[in-house]
Amino acid sequence: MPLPKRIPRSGSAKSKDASSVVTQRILANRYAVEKKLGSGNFGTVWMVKDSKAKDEKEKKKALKEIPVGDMQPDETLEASHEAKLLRNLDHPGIVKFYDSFIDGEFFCIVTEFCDGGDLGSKIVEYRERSQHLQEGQVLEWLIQLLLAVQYIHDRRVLHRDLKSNNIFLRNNMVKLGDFGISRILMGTSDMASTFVGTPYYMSPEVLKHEGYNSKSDVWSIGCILYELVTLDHAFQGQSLMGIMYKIVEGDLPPWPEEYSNDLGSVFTRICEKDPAKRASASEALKLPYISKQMEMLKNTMMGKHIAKAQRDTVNRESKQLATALKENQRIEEIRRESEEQKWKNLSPRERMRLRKQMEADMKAKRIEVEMQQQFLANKASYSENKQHQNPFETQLLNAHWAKSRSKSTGAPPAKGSASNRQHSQPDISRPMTAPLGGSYERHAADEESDEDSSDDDVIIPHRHTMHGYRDDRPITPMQNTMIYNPDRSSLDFKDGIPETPDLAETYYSQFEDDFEAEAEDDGEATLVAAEETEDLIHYMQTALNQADTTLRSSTMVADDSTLDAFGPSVRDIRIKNLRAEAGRKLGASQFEQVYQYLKRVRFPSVPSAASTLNEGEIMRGLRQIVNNPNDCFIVDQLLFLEAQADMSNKL
Ligand SMILES: Nc1ncnc2c1ncn2[C@@H]1O[C@H](COP(=O)(O)OP(=O)(O)OP(=O)(O)O)[C@@H](O)[C@H]1O
Repeated sequence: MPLPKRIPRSGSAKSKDASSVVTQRILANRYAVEKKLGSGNFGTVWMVKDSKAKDEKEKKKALKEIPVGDMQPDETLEASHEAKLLRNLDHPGIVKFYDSFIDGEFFCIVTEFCDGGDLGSKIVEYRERSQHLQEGQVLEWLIQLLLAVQYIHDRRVLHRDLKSNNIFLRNNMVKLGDFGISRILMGTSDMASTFVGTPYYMSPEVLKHEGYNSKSDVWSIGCILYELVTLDHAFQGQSLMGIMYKIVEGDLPPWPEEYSNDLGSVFTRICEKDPAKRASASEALKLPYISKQMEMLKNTMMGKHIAKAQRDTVNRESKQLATALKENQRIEEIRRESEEQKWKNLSPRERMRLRKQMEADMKAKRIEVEMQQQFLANKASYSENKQHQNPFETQLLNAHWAKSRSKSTGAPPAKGSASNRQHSQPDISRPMTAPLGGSYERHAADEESDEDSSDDDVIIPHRHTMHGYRDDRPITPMQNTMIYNPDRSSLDFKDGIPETPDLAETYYSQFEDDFEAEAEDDGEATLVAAEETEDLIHYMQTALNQADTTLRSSTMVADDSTLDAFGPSVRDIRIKNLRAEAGRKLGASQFEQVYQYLKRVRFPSVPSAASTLNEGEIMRGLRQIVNNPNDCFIVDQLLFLEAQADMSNKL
């Protein structure tokens, strides 16, 4: 959508180059427009720098400008109200909503900037490179999506427009974005959005006009899951109607054999045609395959997170040590300079004695430095080893996690976390210290819990690592099928995230290549990633702890309509209502023209040129009858229901 020319505002920043006076656009006195990210059906999105951001990591933001033309302020009230609701959503899997305001003829929405772009574009990239996504990666994103959807449903919020283009990536975490404000402003319904977009993600109940509910969001997640594994849409057809029929009447598409049947069953559960039988987001998270993978993902993330925190500490300490050494050196130089003066005045015997004494001092200093360096190296190797933990160590990790989290956030350890649980296994939460360069053994006395143990204490697993430490851990059997596919020249982890630590490491390193390189490697990105990882782990832990199997989200959501049996009488009433509504909207004569035109092109009695028109051509045809073809969608729905009624009457 072309952006109208803007008059530079007062306070606009100017380029330093006077020869090319470029005026930077600043909105709401704080958002400096940096670059265009793209345009969609409803407006244009810009990357902006927020001069009033609370901290560095929130400086970059995305600003969407939606033209509202001559709308009166009260007409944008609903959008402002929606914006207020969205501001309260705070979850690592949801694009943070910061601000909304009206600027001239635009309604502006300010959100978190996602450096990885949207998932739809990522899928297109993969398809164009003829690559596929690893099952582990698909699972990781699916779990993140389900957690985010569970979060909004618990807060009685429905997304209503979940599709891969509305899911964004930041630090390789997926985030739900683009909640329905644009559609509210445009006055378009859920159904009408198919006219400006696509019906690929719309659920059967929505297409059958039975009302949108929380399960409709879950259906869309199922369509996104299918898109992730096939890089194509789950339901396809030659025309809009064709796609709609596939969704409502057709079978689920075949599950690709490259991906596990376990994941295929998850797809079947979240893409049940009948919303009453379809799993809710929280039920999907409790499916055995998902919860097992979530537990592993959580542990791996926790291990990595803690290891990173410890590496940071080691780096900080190394820096402090280097500074202290430099300072020592400088003092030493000053001393030497003054000594040299004295030196000249000494007798040869006195000089000899002093030289010996200085050599002894230097040797002692060297040993001291080496010891400190050895200590830091041990700590670093401990951090590395922590990523290669066995299930027994998970308990320790949980305890360490809960402790470090409550320390850093002041929050109590998550309910059910290791530190809150009664230990049924031997407690390994007591860290062991080891003599420098010595071997590391666990003693009987160490089996007792010690809450006061210092974070600086070190445990070294019993395995011969690259640093030469002994490691007696049993090697766990390989539980993941690993397939090497020469065409793809990469490892396939068919069953998701491998359980064996070494494989898990290999598995993760693949994504590091793929995605971490894309993430900005600055302090800001790292900081955000660390905070979000913490939050995500917390949500995963909470989901895993939720023992209740009661239906929660699906019955709590505000506009969950009770799903009525879609019997003939209900359908007839709906048809009657739609007819009346369309007549009111279009006027009797235009309604008749549109109805006849759409009937001819959608359901030709004999194949004709009209039956091969694509959606763009149909839109052009409608424009010759009405000003706004969007108004005709209701007629499309009417025809769709009438055709359904016709079919069931013939049965
Ligand atoms: N928060 C964001 N961070 C980074 N990029 C974004 C953000 N929001 C949108 N974009 C990018 O801006 C472009 C336009 O997005 P927009 O949401 O307006 O359109 P769309 O999703 O393509 O279509 P639609 O209008 O149907 O939602 C897309 O390329 C999208 O990836």
